[in-house]
Amino acid sequence: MKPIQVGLLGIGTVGSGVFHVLARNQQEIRRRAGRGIEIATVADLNVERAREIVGSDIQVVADARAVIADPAIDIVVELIGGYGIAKQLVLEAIAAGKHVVTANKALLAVHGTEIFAAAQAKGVIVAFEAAVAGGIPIIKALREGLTANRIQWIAGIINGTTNFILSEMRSKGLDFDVVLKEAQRLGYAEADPTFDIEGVDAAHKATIMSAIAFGIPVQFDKAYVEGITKLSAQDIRYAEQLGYRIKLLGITKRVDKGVELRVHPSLVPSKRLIANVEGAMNAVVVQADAVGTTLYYGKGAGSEPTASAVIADLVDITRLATADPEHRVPHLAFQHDALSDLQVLPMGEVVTSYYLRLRVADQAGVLAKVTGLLAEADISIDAVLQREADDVGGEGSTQTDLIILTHDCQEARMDAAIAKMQALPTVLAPITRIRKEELN
Ligand SMILES: NC(=O)C1=CN([C@@H]2O[C@H](COP(=O)(O)OP(=O)(O)OC[C@H]3O[C@@H](n4cnc5c(N)ncnc54)[C@H](O)[C@@H]3O)[C@@H](O)[C@H]2O)C=CC1
Ligand SMILES: N[C@@H](CC=O)C(=O)O
Ligand code: NA
Repeated sequence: MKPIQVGLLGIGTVGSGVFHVLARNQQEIRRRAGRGIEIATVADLNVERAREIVGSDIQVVADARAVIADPAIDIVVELIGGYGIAKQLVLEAIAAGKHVVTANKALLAVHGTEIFAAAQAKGVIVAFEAAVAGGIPIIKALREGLTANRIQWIAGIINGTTNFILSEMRSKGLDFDVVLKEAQRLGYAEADPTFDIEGVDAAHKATIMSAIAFGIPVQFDKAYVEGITKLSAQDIRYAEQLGYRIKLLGITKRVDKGVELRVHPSLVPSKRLIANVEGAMNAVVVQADAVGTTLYYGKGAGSEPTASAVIADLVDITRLATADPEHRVPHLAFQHDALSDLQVLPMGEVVTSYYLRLRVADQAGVLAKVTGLLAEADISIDAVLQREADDVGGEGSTQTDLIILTHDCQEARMDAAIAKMQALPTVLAPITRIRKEELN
């Protein structure tokens, strides 16, 4: 049978990985897919660089629309990124009856509902394994492997750049900016790295996982998003002394009133496997009723690891392209007419435990006042650590750090208690609050 014809839009970090891995493993891939998979045309604005990568046997063009318009192309692979031209191209490819593979989590988290509806109407597949945790087959696991289960929660390290930064800051004492530059050099960071460090990229991925886990539409606008830019090396050290590591987690959880969807730095007990995921590696923990806890670990970014997921989608589509569209795996795991309207809860309603660091005057009664305010708010304390006082100069001007770990309480109650503690004259600097997840 004639090889399935692929049009590749964008041949940067991921696109070049797709080209190289497809070329290297072409026999093995053909044996698995039952048919050859051939890149027929590449579109990239940088035609010269694209030609250097693919050589003279493959057609290279600057205009991605020419690829979509080519009737010989069966599958369009979008590896440009962003919500602008990429959205138009994906919708145009669907309208032209092409199957689409994309690694673009930003696009799917924000415009997924429109894109999946268009694909459903046209009877084509939009595959996106590379969009969440790169090379880890987490979409496949959630959508197919765990399909018997009622999923309770998912917590993941799903941004390699921030995990790399936190790991290097903790283990080598390096500065944030130095490590970020290195992550960019290694091809982990997004074109705009603020998406990584402000938690937006992780929130895109958590949004997609949330939809697949709970059968709800993709709702990035409802996600709570907090990045790592305000974390200090000091908090990383204190957390360690208390038996925790700080990780940027993407969390989505089914609770009585709806679904939690949040990304923020979290203290995680050091003994958990996920706390020991270092460098640019990703890991996702899934808690489900029948299977229990499962953990998925691997490279979530980089050229060939991400290409591995893109090509897995190409193989899936090659196998499924001829199947009756009604019997394909649904885009979001649940049948498109069976999505539920479970609400994503506002952050104030989320229940979790907390790490608090207060810079306080070293005076009698300070600890009692702070703990008194927490008791008044019905927030129970799990542990307290008080550092030896620092003399910051001037008479009576010793200060100290007071670190408090709490048990679970509602975020809105914690916000109110923090506001009261902050107003105490003996609390000398903005209070640091980091959420804590036991993940058991
Ligand atoms: N780099 C990584 O490790 C991962 C990236 N992704 C996603 O994969 C996608 C691609 O990322 P990268 O390969 O890292 O980006 P990149 O910036 O390395 O490559 C993008 C390519 O698209 C080309 N391009 C830009 N506008 C174009 C247009 N209008 N027409 C044709 N070509 C155009 C650029 O010249 C460039 O070669 C993004 O959605 C990204 O979020 C997903 C997982 C991991
Ligand atoms: N910028 C992302 C790339 C993969 O999605 C990351 O750092 O994980
Ligand atoms: Na993946």
